[in-house]
Formats: sequence, C-alpha cells, structure tokens
Amino acid sequence: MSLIEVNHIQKVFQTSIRREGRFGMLKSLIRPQMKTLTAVEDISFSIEQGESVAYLGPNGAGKSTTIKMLTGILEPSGGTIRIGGLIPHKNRKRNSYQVGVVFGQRSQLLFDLPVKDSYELLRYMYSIPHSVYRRNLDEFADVLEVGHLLSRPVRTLSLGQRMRCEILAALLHEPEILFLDEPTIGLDVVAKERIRAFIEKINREKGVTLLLTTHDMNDIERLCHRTMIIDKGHLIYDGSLQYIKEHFATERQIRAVFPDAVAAQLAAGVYMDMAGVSVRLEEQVLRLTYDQHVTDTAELLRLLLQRANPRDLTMQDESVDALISRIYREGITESKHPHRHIGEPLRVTGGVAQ
Ligand SMILES: Nc1ncnc2c1ncn2[C@@H]1O[C@H](COP(=O)(O)OP(=O)(O)OP(=O)(O)O)[C@@H](O)[C@H]1O
Repeated sequence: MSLIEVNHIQKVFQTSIRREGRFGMLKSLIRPQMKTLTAVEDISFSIEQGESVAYLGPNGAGKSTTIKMLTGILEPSGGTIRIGGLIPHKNRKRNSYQVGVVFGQRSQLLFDLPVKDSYELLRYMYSIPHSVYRRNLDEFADVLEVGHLLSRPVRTLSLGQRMRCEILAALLHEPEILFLDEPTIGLDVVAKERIRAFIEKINREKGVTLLLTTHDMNDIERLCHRTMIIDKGHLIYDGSLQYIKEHFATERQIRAVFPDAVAAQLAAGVYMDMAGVSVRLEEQVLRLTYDQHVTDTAELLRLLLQRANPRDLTMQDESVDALISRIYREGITESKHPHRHIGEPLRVTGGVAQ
C-alpha cells in the first residue's frame, strides 16, 4: 500500500446565492437559495514514501480543497483517501501526527505572541517529548536561521521570516508527510531560495514526503521529481516536468537583429507566406515563432542566412511558465499530442525521474 492513496475523490460545496434587489439580503437570510459547486470532480493518485510531488492547476482548479481533504479538515463528498492507512477526516487527530501543513496564505502561529510560545503550544498539543522538541527546534532554527526571531511577536516578522517560522512549526512533531500550499507566495527571490533549500534538505535527508501546490515553476524545478496537474477537478497530467518540457514545449522563437529596418523587412518577406511560422517585425528586429516539431529550425536559419545578413541571432524555447499557462488554457489535447488517450487523465509514469 502506498503512503498516500487517493481514489476517485470528489468534493461538492453547497453555497447560498445572494439575491439581487432591495430586500435581497433579507430574502436570502430567510429563505436561502442554494447552488452546488463541484470543486473536485474525480481525482485519483498515490504517492510513495519519500516522493516530492508538485500539485499544479489554475486558480480554482481544486488544489487547496484536495489538501484540506488530505489533512482531514474537509470530508470528501465521494471516493476514499488513506494516509498511512488512516482515513483523514475520521482519524483527524491521529492523521495530524503523521502530517505537517503549511498554508502560505494562512498562519498557524499566534499573531500577538512570541514565536516560541506558539511552538510551546504545539509541543503540548502533539505531546512532543522535551528532548525531541529541543533537538528539532535547535536543528531547524539553525538551518532556517530563525533563532534570533523566536522571542519576537509573530506580527512583527516580515513575510519571509514568518514563513520560515511556519515551516519550522509544521515540522516540530516530525511528520512523515509535509503538505505545502503555496509556501513561497509573495516572497522575494532570496527568501524563496532559502525556503526551497530547506524543503529540499528535509526531503533528501529525512525522507519527508512532500506534496506542494505552487504557481512558481522554480519551486517545482528545484524540488519536485513528479508533477500532477489538475484542471476543473480532474487530473490531467501525472509525470515529470522534464517530460512535459521535452514533449509539450513545442514553441520556439528565432530573434534576428538586422543593421536597419529595411533589411529586417526584406528578411521578413521570406517567411510571410510560410505555413506555421508567425512573423513579427519591430524596427530592425524580426521574430519568427513556430512549432519546432513541425517546422525545421535548420531550414528556417538556412533561408535567413541565404537571403539576409543579420547582425545577431538568438533562439529561445517556450519557458516552463509559458508552457504550463498554455496547458492551463488549452489543456493537453489529442491533436497536439497524439500519444495521449483522449478523455483519460494523462499518466506518464515513465516520465517520472526517480
Ligand atoms: N468552502 C467553500 N465553499 C464553497 N466553495 C468553495 C469552498 N472552498 C473552495 N471553494 C470553491 O472550490 C473551487 C476550488 O477551490 P480551491 O481553493 O480548491 O482552488 P485552488 O486550485 O486551490 O485555487 P488557487 O490556485 O486560486 O488557490 C473554487 O471554485 C472555490 O471557489
């Protein structure tokens, strides 16, 4: 049995509709009109001990809802979840001993108290033996460089400082699994990197299993060997980011700079009627964008160098950010990727780098 097993889970919310008009609010209070919202429709996956998995999807795809079901905060409307053999919503307390959770947009630290007081509270809640608590606090405070912050009230910390303290809080009871919901949101580049380095370390050295939601592709490139993408409550991809880059990053751009605008215009003329090549001209800069699996790069360059004399040539493949946004917008479609079984979630387990 895998450490985390999720089978066909579903989560449906009932929300009340706010009525329009003068007495709308009053009417809604007396006789509320309800509507159903399916946040998670049908998602299945399993995660083995020690894996580090990214859980991606556009806004509203159902990522946080899934994490809340995994932690037992929410009960699935359908399907089953087992974490270390436990059903989270039925064994919420026992489940909380094996998982740690960090919500980037919420705090589990008490705002007006010194950081250390919240840690003491967690020690009490999880019945952490003094020696274990001391050892973990010392070790993590050292690596996360938060020792000097422990006596400060949480509300006086910067976002980056608070996030490091939050991560420490989530690990004090030595959970086997860490759920991270946008742990680097709003942080600057240096703060993000510090957090990534720490998360990577606990996964590598302590074997803590990670499930991470993020909108920052650098988090995934740095931390996750496996990426799951969900959309509209369904899993649409399960495999490595590398596999996505190799198989789905089709767009390539050639940027050629000419001595002047006339030379650029002449060169652009060569491609104007070429199918599958989009031409953009700005003064003396010509940009050719095309699908590298359809159009031959060498042929495009040969034509360019035969007819014109560019001063500078650069080539750029679609960035991971752009690629993932395109997958969010267009999905993973049969026409572009013929090896996909349409209508089924894409499982490219062979693409997962171990
Ligand atoms: N308690 C709730 N009651 C009603 N609807 C909810 C509730 N929680 C979430 N939803 C809805 O469920 C859908 C999925 O929300 P969820 O927060 O899981 O998305 P997400 O993938 O985490 O998005 P984001 O990237 O914006 O954080 C959204 O349409 C959201 O409005």
